[in-house]
Amino acid sequence: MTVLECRSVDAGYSRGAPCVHGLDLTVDPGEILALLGPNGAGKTTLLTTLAGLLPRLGGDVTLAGQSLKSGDARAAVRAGLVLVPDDRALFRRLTTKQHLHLATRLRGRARTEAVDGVLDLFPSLTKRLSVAAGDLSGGEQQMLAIARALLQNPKVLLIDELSMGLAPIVVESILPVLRDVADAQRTAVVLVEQHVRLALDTADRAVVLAHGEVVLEDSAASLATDLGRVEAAYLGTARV
Ligand SMILES: Nc1ncnc2c1ncn2[C@@H]1O[C@H](COP(=O)(O)OP(=O)(O)OP(=O)(O)O)[C@@H](O)[C@H]1O
Repeated sequence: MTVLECRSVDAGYSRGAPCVHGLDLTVDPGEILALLGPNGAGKTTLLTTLAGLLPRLGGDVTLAGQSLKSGDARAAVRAGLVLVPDDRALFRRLTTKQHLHLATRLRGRARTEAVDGVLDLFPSLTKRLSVAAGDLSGGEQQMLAIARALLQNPKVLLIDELSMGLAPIVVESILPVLRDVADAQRTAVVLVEQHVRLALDTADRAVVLAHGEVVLEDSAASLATDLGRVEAAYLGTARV
């Protein structure tokens, strides 16, 4: 069963020159897909387009069988597709608690329970509830961005550059949480990550994008035992 399906998706900033071309991609519930590729490959452009923040230049996207309208970010979130962008998009002056409360439409006891649920995933945030997001560490900010996204009950969570600005040890503490969420809640995760080894250790499957096209796709376990294939895909010498 597939939760996210992209068919012949073109994405980019001008209709005449898409930087992602004819992309086909599927993701299953509970699956973590690592979206890898060199700088400029089109990973951010693709995630931003799927999230409806950029109009799609072509192709179809369905989420749990429902067609997603191009360029409609609210509809994407309502349908269950939530993006954690690479800049994390936090409000510097709002506290951790304010971010979490604003992320859910629930009120009263239901809200407290939902917030407690995500704090169980990231217990270190519990001590930082009254701290402004701008004063959190980079790792705490990333945890907050993910916690906020999870409060929107995504069917598909898109995470761009999880490790941006973070020490590998911090990334290593966040990745198992994503694995748990995928396994326990059947949330699908599309993970853009520069640390190929860390991504492959967590993901079920990986896709390498280069020049806006899929140049390699395989199980993460198989690619982890042959990193030369991933390297060749980055260098543009691989065949799918
Ligand atoms: N706002 C923009 N306007 C025009 N072109 C852009 C814009 N943002 C990115 N691009 C171009 O789109 C192409 C794909 O960039 P994108 O950021 O999606 O790649 P990426 O795989 O996410 O790379 P990185 O890992 O460096 O972020 C690149 O050629 C880039 O220069």
